[in-house]
Amino acid sequence: MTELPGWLPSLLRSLRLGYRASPPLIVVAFVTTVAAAVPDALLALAFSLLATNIALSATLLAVLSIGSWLLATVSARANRRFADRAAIVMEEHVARLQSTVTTMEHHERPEIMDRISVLRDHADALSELYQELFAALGALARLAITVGLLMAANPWFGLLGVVAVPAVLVSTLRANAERRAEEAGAQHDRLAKHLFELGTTPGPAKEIRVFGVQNKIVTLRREAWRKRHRPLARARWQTAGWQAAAHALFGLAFLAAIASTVHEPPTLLLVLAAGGRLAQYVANTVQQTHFFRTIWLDVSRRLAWLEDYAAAQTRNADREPPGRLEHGIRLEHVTFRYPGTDRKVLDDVSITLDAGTTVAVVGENGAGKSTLVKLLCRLYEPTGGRILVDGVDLATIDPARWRERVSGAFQDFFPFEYTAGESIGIGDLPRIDDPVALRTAVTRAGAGDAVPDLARQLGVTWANGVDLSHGQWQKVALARGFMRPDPLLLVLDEPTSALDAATEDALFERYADAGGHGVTVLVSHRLATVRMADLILVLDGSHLVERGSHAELMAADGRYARLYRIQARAYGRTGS
Ligand SMILES: Nc1ncnc2c1ncn2[C@@H]1O[C@H](COP(=O)(O)OP(=O)(O)OP(=O)(O)O)[C@@H](O)[C@H]1O
Repeated sequence: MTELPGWLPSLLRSLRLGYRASPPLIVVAFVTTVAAAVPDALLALAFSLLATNIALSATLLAVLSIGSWLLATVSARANRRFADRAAIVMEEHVARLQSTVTTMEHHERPEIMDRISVLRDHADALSELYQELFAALGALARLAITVGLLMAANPWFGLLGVVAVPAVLVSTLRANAERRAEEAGAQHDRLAKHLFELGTTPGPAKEIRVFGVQNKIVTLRREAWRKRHRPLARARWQTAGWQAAAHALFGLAFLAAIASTVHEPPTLLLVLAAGGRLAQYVANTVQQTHFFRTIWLDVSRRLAWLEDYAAAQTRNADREPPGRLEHGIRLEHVTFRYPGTDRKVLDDVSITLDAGTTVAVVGENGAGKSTLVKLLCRLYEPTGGRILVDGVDLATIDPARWRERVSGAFQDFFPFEYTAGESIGIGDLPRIDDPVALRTAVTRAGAGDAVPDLARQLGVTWANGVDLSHGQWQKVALARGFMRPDPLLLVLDEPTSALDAATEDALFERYADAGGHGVTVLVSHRLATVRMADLILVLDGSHLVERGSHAELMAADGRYARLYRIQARAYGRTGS
């Protein structure tokens, strides 16, 4: 996996993003936050004048206090308003980036998930990045002005600034150590959150109760939290130890400076006021830069990495998909291994799927059927060979445009708990409100009994929501898959596994009669259903072992024919 981009370019990119959210507000927030440091730091000078000119000192103290208060008030409001606007932009940006990553790799590779999970956890607060940066700059400005005042009184007092350096260094170096500890524990963090969801959401509730694993889940979750927090806590304690030592060093130097000025009241006042504030400013600067570096700079680098990662996947992929499939989709020596694994799930598969045909893919569990479907949808790239759409390499076609021309229903469909019409209509967003399109899709999917009323809210957790059976949810998913008119590729990956055999038969007969110009890929374990397909592909242990129509495969009397006869006997059909 690539390294995170450098901190400076990442920060500049984040700043550009924030600037686009609201140019005037970010400028006002920046200027007022840094400017507020000036009158605040100069208060020490006004204070030291007490020894020589009380009237001037009092006037300056009043003017600087009011100026400091005014700027701080404007800065707080500007930062708040800006953060509110930036929050929307940032959250949208992170969500869009994640969903536009064209492949599924980032949902399945642990090291990428860990990198993204830290970013996602802080995405809602990413807008704070700017005010933290401005506050850190303000703290630095206070520190610089105060050191300047002290050196003007006696250049040796500049050493007070030097002995403050270890504290800043500790904060910088320890920030990296804490970040590493956080990333190392990210997978335990994900596991703990997953277990929490497992124990508190309705989906798994039934099995958890039946198998009596509640206590086991609680124990596992506690263990995951412990594994996540122990190294982080250790790193934080070490940071605290180093910081205490660095601050003690500064305290000793400050005491020495006071002792050396006891006989010069104006200088003593300056050292007391400026030096005392220096300690506070060093602590603020350390805290601000530490916080900024541990969280915000790191999040900013992750964001830049995610932007690059998403962009890299669409580089050189800007061709349009064909308006209509003329020839078909050809797989040429397609080989595939899942990211991070060595095993070939598909090995040297070559086949042409003709335009306007239905292709069934059969094979035992784990043979690679769904993987083939995922490659056709471009959820993964083949690790060897290529897929050609009317002769054009799919890898060069804009993935978003390709997906607009793909439709489908999957065995692991998601029950979108919207109204029935919306849950189906998201299959073709431009026509989500088109009653004719919705009704046509419902009819094609045979889902009329599942959704008699398109305005009906689905999901019992919503007001007036109805729950559907698993099979009914699957019909909704199927109707969603039938929303797009004439897709170039329609994938039906065991879309009827929860339906009875008669319903499935009727569905596919109706579907085959409708025709179309694209390719339909159907994955099913029921061979009686797939026999109507124009072409049947038999996968076995990552290889394409048989291909042909039902009649041809039966005549060949190979694996397909054997399986077909076994199923036919079980269902009481006669093989032919
Ligand atoms: N995300 C993944 N990462 C690693 N390996 C995977 C992943 N998804 C699937 N596999 C492996 O790839 C192989 C093929 O899986 P695939 O889902 O394509 O099989 P299938 O033929 O559709 O099986 P089934 O009939 O059970 O749905 C299996 O051995 C599976 O363990």
